Amino acid sequence: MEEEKRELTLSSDATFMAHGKFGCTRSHISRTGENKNVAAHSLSFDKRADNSRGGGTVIRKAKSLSDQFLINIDGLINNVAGSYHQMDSNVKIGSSSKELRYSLSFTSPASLSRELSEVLKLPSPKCNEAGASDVSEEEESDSCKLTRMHMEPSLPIHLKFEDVKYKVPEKGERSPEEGKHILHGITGSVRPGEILALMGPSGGGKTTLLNILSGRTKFNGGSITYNDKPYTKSLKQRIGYVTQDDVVFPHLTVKETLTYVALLRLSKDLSIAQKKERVMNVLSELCLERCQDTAIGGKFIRGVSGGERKRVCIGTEILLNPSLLFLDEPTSGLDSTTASRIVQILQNIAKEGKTVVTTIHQPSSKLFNMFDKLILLGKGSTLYFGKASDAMMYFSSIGCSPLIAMNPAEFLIDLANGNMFDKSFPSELEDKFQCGIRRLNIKNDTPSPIDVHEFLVKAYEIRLAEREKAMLLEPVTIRGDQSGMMQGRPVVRDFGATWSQQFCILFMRGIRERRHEYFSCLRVTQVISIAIIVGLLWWNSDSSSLHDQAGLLFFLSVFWGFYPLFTAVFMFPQERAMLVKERSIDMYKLSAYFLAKNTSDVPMELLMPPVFMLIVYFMVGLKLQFSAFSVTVLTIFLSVLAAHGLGQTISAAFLDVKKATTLASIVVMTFMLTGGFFSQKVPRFMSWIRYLSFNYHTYRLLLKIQYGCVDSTSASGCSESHLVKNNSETKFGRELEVVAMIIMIFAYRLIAYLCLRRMEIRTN
Ligand SMILES: Nc1ncnc2c1ncn2[C@@H]1O[C@H](COP(=O)(O)OP(=O)(O)OP(=O)(O)O)[C@@H](O)[C@H]1O
Repeated sequence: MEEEKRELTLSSDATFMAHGKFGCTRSHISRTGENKNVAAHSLSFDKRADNSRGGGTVIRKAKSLSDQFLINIDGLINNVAGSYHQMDSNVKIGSSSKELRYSLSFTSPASLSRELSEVLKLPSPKCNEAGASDVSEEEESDSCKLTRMHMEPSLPIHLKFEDVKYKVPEKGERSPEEGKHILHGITGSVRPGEILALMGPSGGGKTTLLNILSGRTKFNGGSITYNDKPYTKSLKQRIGYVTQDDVVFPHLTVKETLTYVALLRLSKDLSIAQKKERVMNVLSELCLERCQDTAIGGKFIRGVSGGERKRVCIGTEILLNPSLLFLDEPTSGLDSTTASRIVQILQNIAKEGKTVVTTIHQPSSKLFNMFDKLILLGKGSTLYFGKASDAMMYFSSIGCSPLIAMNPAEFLIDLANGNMFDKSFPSELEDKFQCGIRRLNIKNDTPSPIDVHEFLVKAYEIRLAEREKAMLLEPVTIRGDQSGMMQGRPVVRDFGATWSQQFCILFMRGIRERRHEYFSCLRVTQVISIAIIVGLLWWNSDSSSLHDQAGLLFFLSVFWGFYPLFTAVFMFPQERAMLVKERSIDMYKLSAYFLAKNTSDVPMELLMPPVFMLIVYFMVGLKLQFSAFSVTVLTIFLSVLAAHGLGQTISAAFLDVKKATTLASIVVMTFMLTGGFFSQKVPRFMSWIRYLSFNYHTYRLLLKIQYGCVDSTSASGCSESHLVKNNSETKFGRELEVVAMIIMIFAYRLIAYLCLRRMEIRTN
């Protein structure tokens, strides 16, 4: 049959190499607009292949020369591979690489480095004019195009790490020698202007390595240097870290989020107007202008999209112009277009001379080619470190290639998982498999994952590890004026705002973040409904039914004790992640945060009691005097403040909602039972608890306000009741209760503050 050849122009980033029936020729095309020579590959293939897939075109877009780069490589590969399978069903999957009649690999020979070729003893690539990956033509989901960033120059940081080990103690093990090894000596480096991707299966150690490199976690062995100097605290300000979970306030808008970060973190030397201008620049650089006034959103409220939220998180870091940016799975959960937008942002950041390190799960082939360097981790060991574009060629050189069309990232993750299904494997592995001396994966007729892992680790150590270690010895040169920044100079905490400015900013942020909660319809309806029910239950009760009225007063002390207590219990656990993150980067002083939190939350706590009391007081027929009403409301205020303080203490002590609510319910019951209404004859050894109970003090105050029983000899009718008698046995007026409540208000808060300080020490 006469062979009809069709030429397809492929992106230089992903080259399809077919050996065997497919012929492969190369040509160069000049990229319009950027004068970049890009190695393109003209793939000729048998017409049967084309026919077998019904002649469907694999080129999705090719309107102009520049559009020729928009070929969907995955689609193309799938189509061609599909054709191949129909055409030739004799492929021996699982046979040794020598026997393979056909193998596929996706790499960029054009960009394959000469050094690697030499190390691997492969023929040197003829084309070395690889174009940098380019996604400028990516399909944008909105009209905004990501533009090049305009970041101020910062100290370029060359990060090197050699033989980094990490282990964690296992339960019951006391010796420091013992423990579970998480990282087994990882080596690598990344220069300013480069993106290093950490890839590997779940649990491979990516996040652990990222945390260690960013100075967040201490490691157990090896060395990490930043421009050939070890980590110092002064580096903290040069490092940005975007966590996997988006740590943001859901009720703040995008612009508010960035503005508060800018006000708190940007240098004191900048004016507020300049800080706001910086926010606007970041908003436009990250294409967030359109949603700048939308709430971020969270689990329970709708907000911006996942990709936008991730960009906000990146924005909060790049506002500070970091030299080193770490990102933990910035693309997880995002569709491919949004993910490539995020990676394009990372490329733009790297182009500004920053060093970018990111973990990534399973990028598309397009994304994969956007990374400069790659570390493939498997069970805490390095399976590959080098140029991302060389990875496929390296694995091909050790005998591991995909037998069917496969995204390179998918192939690499499969390898790291030890899954050799649909992949060729070298004779060493095959021997083990055939002789049956090692574990077999009977189901798939492939070597076992353990054998594959051992083989890959050994192959890396033999072929690449020594070379990479040798390269780390090359000294880094930095400009003289910047070298001082890396010395171990005494660290002066540089807060972006003064203490009073921090307080004001955090106060405003607290009000904006929590206003929805305090003014929510549900909360207002709840309080008003309870007020009306209480009013109806005690409707027009008079002092002749003293027991009833005492019950009402006790209920008031209980309700306005426990309601604010349970509100406060959620206070710090809810903000824990944010607090840890912001404190770890010295964004503000803890005292400023704590005071701002109290001053922003407490006034809102005091809004509802007067409304409640207005309804109840006149419905139930308590003393109809303005002074009595006012003092009753003030008493309730004291109760609210003391209970809120106790709630803060419990909240700060545990920083965990479950534990805090459990303890709070025990405390609530104890205080209620010792409050003086249910039990009057409490055994002496237990009676001291009542003095800690704000219920007890509030109840006594309310009784005194209503019945004037300042001492037991008072004959205003109240002495008839044993309830009141037992609660008015003191010689003092209301002073004792008031003083006790004021002490509680401050003491509980002081304990809460100290608990938060302790947390800070633990997380350091
Ligand atoms: N403090 C710790 N105590 C016990 N095990 C730990 C600790 N930190 C990490 N590990 C273990 O180390 C391994 C690597 O964890 P790590 O979070 O780094 O993986 P990962 O590659 O980032 O995974 P994923 O992609 O799922 O986030 C996991 O098996 C994890 O359970």
